[in-house]
Amino acid sequence: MTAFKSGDPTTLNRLYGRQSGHKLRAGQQELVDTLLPALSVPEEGPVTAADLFGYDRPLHFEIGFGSGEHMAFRADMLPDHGFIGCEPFLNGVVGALGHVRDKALGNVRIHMGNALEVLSRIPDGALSFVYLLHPDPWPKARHAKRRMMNKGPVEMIAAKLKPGGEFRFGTDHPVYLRWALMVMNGHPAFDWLASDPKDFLVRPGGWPETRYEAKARRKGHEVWYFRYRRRACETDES
Ligand SMILES: C[S@@+](CC[C@H](N)C(=O)[O-])C[C@H]1O[C@@H](n2cnc3c(N)ncnc32)[C@H](O)[C@@H]1O
Repeated sequence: MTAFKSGDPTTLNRLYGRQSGHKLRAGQQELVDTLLPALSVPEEGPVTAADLFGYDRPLHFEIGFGSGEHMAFRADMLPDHGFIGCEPFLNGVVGALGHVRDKALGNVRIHMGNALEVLSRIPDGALSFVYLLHPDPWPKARHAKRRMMNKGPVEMIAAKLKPGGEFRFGTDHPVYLRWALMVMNGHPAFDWLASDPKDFLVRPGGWPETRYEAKARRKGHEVWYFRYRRRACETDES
């Protein structure tokens, strides 16, 4: 199934690509029927750490978690933090639910759908980390407006991160790499945490390989890793 909503680069209402794949097995369907409702982000209203997890705590947000291996790894590593993961692809959500069950994670909440819908309901300055790992590349120029890394989403990510918070982005796609550099270089809200090439050629610690990244490596692709720190003040050039 393909969902398409038209839009320009500032549009936040973007959801492209498939939302379901192969038919679920009985055990997978049971995860969707029982665990997903228990972990789902409420459909309406502000989204806060206190509401989701019972008390305030550092909040992490992953856009398009695929099968959820990165989110599960981070959530397992940081049990006192809260993780919100968004992914419209049902079979990916099932993968994440499996990780949550297997690792007995109590600090993960899931939205099966457009990440930007939930992100917009998080109070400004509330997030410690935002992850965008291997977003769909949409390499054709005429599809550039579909890329997640565009003015609208990036401005929203900047608004939702707290000063000193981190935006992590990874890609193996040369077109997306150039595009991302264009969007992010000189962005007034972010400092690129890189001092030499190995900073973006070598996967940083605490950043596990995602399924998509493993596939890219098998194909012999280079992978690039980016860490951006949210500035205290957008106009602060220092
Ligand atoms: C290439 S996959 C990468 C998945 C995963 N991050 C990884 O590295 O393995 C991109 C993912 O982004 C998801 N996606 C696309 N648009 C999205 C949106 N608006 N909100 C949340 N996820 C989205 C897709 O469903 C897909 O699973």
